[in-house]
Amino acid sequence: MSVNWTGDEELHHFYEVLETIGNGGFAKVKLGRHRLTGEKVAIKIMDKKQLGEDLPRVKLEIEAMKNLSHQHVCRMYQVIETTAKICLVLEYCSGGELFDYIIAKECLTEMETRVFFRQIISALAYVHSRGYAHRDLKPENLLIDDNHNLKLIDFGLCGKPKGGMQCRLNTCCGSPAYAAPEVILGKSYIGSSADVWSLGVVLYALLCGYLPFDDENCMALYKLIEMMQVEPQDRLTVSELLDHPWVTKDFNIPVEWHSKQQMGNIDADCITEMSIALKRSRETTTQLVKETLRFSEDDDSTGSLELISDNDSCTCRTHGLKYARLTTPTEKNKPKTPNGSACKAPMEISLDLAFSPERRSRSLDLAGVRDSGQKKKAAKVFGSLERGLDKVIAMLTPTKRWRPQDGPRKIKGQYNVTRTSQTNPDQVLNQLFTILSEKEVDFTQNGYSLKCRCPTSLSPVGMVFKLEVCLLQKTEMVGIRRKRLKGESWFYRHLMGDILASFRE
Ligand SMILES: Nc1ncnc2c1ncn2[C@@H]1O[C@H](COP(=O)(O)OP(=O)(O)OP(=O)(O)O)[C@@H](O)[C@H]1O
Repeated sequence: MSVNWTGDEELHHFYEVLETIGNGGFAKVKLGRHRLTGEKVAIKIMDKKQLGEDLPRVKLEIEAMKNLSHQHVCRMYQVIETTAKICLVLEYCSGGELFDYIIAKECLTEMETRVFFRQIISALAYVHSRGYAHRDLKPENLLIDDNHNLKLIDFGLCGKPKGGMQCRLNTCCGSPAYAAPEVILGKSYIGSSADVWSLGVVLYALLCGYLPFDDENCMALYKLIEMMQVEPQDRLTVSELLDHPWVTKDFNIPVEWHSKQQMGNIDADCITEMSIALKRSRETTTQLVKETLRFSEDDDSTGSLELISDNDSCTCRTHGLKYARLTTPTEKNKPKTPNGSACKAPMEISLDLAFSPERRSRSLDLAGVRDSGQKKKAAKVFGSLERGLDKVIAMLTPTKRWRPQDGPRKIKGQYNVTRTSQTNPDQVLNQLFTILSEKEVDFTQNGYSLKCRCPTSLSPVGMVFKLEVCLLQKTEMVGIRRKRLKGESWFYRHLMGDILASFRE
């Protein structure tokens, strides 16, 4: 017997939706917990209305992610469509963005860079082997997981040339600082070569801690990076990179780029948990999963696959989704026993979007701002109104300099935490108030946590970040934890440098 849930019910039935962990130009990303297994997931939530003309970008992202399964590519577990929203349930990467990691460490050692770089080229070689060019490779789109491994995210701008990777692409897209010259010049280009250029910029940022083109002295190093040759045909290819002497130094073996996660691989832990939830033997459950996989491989349409059970029956239903990524998120160490109501093992949920051919072929702006002019204008007006309102609220709120009743959180010193030489959290909080006011950064306070917004005069695209005063475990010294929620990464880097400079030990 199947259950006809709405997307909202579906989402909340399977997942506990927790705090926001990231914001992109198109999405809000929330931490989620799979109710059955306890596994943490990232839920990328996009508002259909707000997406407007960018809806095809989401379709592209879903299509790509369902065709990719690799140890260094973020996995997509499920797609849930609600009336107003599209939610992608993704593998959770707890370590944050590689970008924040670089700026926290200022730059990485050659050896650490090599370890990360090998993972990036492994992911990229795999993505190219599946016929996709990523086209938005940058440290903000590389996340760090629990095991300190990188995962590539954000396939919304990827391209899949119809005739294969040697065919040229025309869409001018990506992030200007990382885009290859031929892309910037609006020429047709080979997607994999354009990715190699971006790879060069990423390598540069890893080693130096800042972007090329910022400083004249950097040009010498930049010229030495063989990936950043202006002429695409002079550039190294990803396959040449895999066994390049710099890449293999100290490893003595070329990068292994083949996927260690087979497409449609049936996870044993997953079968165990599903068979408990479905009240079926492992054999029956495996059989059901295999049947559904076979079905979905034959089918080319989008749709979904579900295994549904109530207490009396168990049905295997598919909406024809080709991507049978049969991995219900599993908690590796300690699976939770499902409660009585959690009898439906989630797989893919149907996504039936109508995309007009005109929309499909529309190119995205290179300018990095993907909004239409009208939208930008509206955002500006709303931005200034909102800021004005924030200021009034700030002035009228006497709690601003209150001593919060609950003490600060105790946390481990992580790369996104600046250690101070102080032991009094209230003093640090007050010092932060002063600095933020001096810099005209608006903020709202919640205990020891400040949600900050930059004036549009400083950061036209809007910069939102969190600062939290906390106590560092063991030492009891005060730390300031930072998190970028929205806005341009390199601007954020400079701003954090300014705000936190006076606190550093
Ligand atoms: N799987 C994940 N695990 C943890 N955090 C994530 C995950 N996916 C995304 N995030 C966080 O959310 C942010 C926004 O996600 P993402 O880049 O996918 O959104 P977007 O709207 O497509 O962004 P953009 O404007 O760059 O295109 C990321 O930069 C990251 O900080």
